[in-house]
Amino acid sequence: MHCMASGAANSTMAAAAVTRRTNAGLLHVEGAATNGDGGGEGGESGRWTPAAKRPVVDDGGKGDVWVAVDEADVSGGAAAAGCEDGGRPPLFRTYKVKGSILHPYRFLILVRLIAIVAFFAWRIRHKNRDGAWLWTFSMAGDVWFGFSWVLNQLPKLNPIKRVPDLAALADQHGYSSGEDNKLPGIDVFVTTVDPVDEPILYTVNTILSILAADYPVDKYACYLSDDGGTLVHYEAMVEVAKFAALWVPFCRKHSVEPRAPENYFALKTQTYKGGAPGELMRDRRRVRREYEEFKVRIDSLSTTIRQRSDAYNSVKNVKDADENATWMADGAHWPGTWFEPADNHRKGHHDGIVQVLLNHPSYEARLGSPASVDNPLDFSSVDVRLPMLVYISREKRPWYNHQKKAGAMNVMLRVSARLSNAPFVINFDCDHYINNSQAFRAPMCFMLDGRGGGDGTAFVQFPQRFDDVDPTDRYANHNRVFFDGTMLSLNGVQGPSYLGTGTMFRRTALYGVEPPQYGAAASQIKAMDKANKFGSTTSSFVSSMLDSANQERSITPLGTVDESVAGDLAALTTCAYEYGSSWGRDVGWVYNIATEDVATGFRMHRQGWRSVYCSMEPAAFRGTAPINLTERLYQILRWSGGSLEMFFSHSNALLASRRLYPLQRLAYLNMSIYPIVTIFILAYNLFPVMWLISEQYYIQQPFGTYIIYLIGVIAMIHVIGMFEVWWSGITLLDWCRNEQFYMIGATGVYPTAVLYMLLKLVTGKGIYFRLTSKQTASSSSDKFADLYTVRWVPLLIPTIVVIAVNVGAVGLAMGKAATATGGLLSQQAWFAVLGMVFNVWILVLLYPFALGVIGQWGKRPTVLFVALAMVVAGVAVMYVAFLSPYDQAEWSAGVAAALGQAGPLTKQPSGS
Ligand SMILES: O=c1ccn([C@@H]2O[C@H](COP(=O)(O)OP(=O)(O)O[C@H]3O[C@H](CO)[C@@H](O)[C@H](O)[C@H]3O)[C@@H](O)[C@H]2O)c(=O)[nH]1
Ligand SMILES: [Mn+2]
Repeated sequence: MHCMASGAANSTMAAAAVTRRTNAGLLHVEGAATNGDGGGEGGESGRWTPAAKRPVVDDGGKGDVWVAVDEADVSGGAAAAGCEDGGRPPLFRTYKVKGSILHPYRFLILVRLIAIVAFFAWRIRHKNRDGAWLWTFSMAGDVWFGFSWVLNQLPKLNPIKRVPDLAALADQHGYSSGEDNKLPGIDVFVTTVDPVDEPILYTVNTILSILAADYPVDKYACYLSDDGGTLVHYEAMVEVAKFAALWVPFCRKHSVEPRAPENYFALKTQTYKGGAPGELMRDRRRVRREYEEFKVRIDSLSTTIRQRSDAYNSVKNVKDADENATWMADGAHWPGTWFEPADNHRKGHHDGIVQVLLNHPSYEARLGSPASVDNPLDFSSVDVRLPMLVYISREKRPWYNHQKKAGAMNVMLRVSARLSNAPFVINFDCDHYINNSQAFRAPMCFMLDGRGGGDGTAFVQFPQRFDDVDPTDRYANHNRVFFDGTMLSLNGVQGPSYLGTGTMFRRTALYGVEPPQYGAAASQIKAMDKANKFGSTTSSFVSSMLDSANQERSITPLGTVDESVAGDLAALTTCAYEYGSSWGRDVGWVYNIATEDVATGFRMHRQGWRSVYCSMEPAAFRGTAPINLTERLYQILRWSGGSLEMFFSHSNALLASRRLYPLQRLAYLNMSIYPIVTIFILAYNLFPVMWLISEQYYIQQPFGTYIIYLIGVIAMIHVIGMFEVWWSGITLLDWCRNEQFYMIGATGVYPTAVLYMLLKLVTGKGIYFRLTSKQTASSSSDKFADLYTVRWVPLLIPTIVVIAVNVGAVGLAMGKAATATGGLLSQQAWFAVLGMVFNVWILVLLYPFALGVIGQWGKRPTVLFVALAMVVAGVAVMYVAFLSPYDQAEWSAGVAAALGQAGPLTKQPSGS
């Protein structure tokens, strides 16, 4: 029991080891101050309400936490008070945490550092004579906890917030489309795999939100990569292109927000902008009707295609080998996968496809037509052009390792280079739609900022925000501690890590080029090409790379897709293209790792690039998150497994050159080894079992002093945590959820990840990670049905065992306290109660997990408490009946009896 006490305590020390996405989160504070909708929590925050007149960008300056940094300091004193380039105002403002919060925060970190050193020194001076192995193990554990705390804490010393200034961008780079618009081009990438696992409605919404974004329509192009190669996706895009002709002008005419139709029509409150609200209501009603019809067409695509194919197949020569072909609307065989898999037309085995669905628009604005009988919407003053839209499905062959998302991204990078070749690239997952139409402009403020260094920025990362998370965010899906705490801290070092979605890149950085201070991009590209790093390059591809180094560049208008273009595209999407090249290592997204995102961002930081964290209000993007316990655990299994893989790869932070900032290196090291701590956490959590075997184990003596030290270092970690809650602006609930989910991960997922990693090291076989399944939106009446669904997998077992052990331990502690010689005030009773406090603490942390595994019962958790009380009482009674007083023979008999009925028990150590 005593041992248990320290176990819990120490794991709490580690619990603050805030690591990649093991954390939770809430609503954005900064924004709350500026646009009247700060209210709601979780899912609803950052949505549009009538109060938000114009997309408001997070104004970090307001509030009582962040203070503006003198811009002259930021630019190394070179610029006169924030102006350079002939008085051009800067495109973003920088804020730091004000001194009255920052200084005590840093001071506490220092004090705790001293405290843990003193603690270790004391432990070494008071080495246990009996149970030395336990002492050694726990010492190793504590040293590891301390070390990971340092890795986690030091990069947080200097949180920085940077706020884009969209007005300044508009002044300098032309706002209105048409005349003198100097905004650069952007290629937008979206990835999807399967129209069922990733409901196609999400993808459709995402694409529509991109097409309707507030960015010069001739300056960006949208690419969808479909790794499933299904005709359903392709035809959905055909439908999208048609519906966009209505949706996009409608969005422009009334400046609606957000521009993803599903989310727009789901809004309860409406924004009244522009002219007559009456006209908006009329138009809206019409568009909504069209949208409902559009959705019906999308939903029935799979049936439509099947029926069409059946019809064709029955007419055509049935003896033909292609008797089960899937047919396109124009009467041709679909080159991708077929409903009835056939050679060269099944999953993982089909040709590459590139289809331009909407070509690059003209440079001249084109106004729509006035209202008429067939078209009741008046678009006569609205530009009705649509941006370019391209469907891609790369070639797939069974003998080739496709590298999942990373492979898909690299193909998109090449295809887009040939078709539009924008100097900037922004990517998101199919379930992340644009929630703020300014989302493409904001990152430009960082990329184009004139103060030396804008061009040293490789990527701009937006936080991930999620819809449809249960209101109490049971499994810490919002991850605010990570997004608003850890990422803002890194923003003050070299920049946030790349998080896979909602990220704008400088194209040359993706090609593996080093930042400008280490040589001109053009000469680097030439040298890399000579070294054959880009693969079997066509010369046009290399020249496109040279072009894309110009950050002022727009996009290449694509004429017709003639034979030479088609030939290039075919070559760029093949598996063979990358053979013998550096794709997946020095070029493009990084391969052979479950978390390609962190590794890819790491390569850039390692080369000396910087990155910027950009949060907007309302949130730039919103996505979906897994609210089912099993799905969520699988997701963090992939993240934690990927982290470990990173450590055992060429992306190990210790191997990076000196261009990686020291604190950034610590942060990456932390990000890649955090799951290891689980070995100690799990051991501590399971220690009570040991008291069955022997009674003499002590972690540390004298026990009283030990407890005081522990309480001290644990309390400090929480006080420091409160400072972080303060400056990051998250809520206490976010913070608590984060602590809880950390413990849940540490008891089941991280040990599994460590095992996987060991297996990989031994067998050389990579880790298989599955796609995170998306909630099936709108299908069920209960929005949060997934929360109450239990999917049993072995991954759940370790945590269940930990819960059982700790519940048993609480019962025992009660039994002990009740039977203590000398009554309730004796030291024996006191220790028992102390131990119990920590067991209870573990149980509180694991509570969301317990709710998860009881499924539907979780809606009325009283059941859980009744069951808990009964088990605890049962164990306590059994202790009193069999184990006390301490007669050894009786004790053994008691253990035998208890083991038969109630699981693990502990025995009061003698002589305490
Ligand atoms: O073979 C594949 C597998 C996945 N994807 C796409 O990759 C994206 C992310 O996959 P998902 O399973 O949804 O992963 P999440 O756990 O939701 O993703 C988070 O974590 C990933 C890294 O582990 C990042 O790549 C993601 O951007 C980030 O949102 C989705 O758009 C998929 O369509 C592909 O294109 N091809
Ligand atoms: Mn996802």
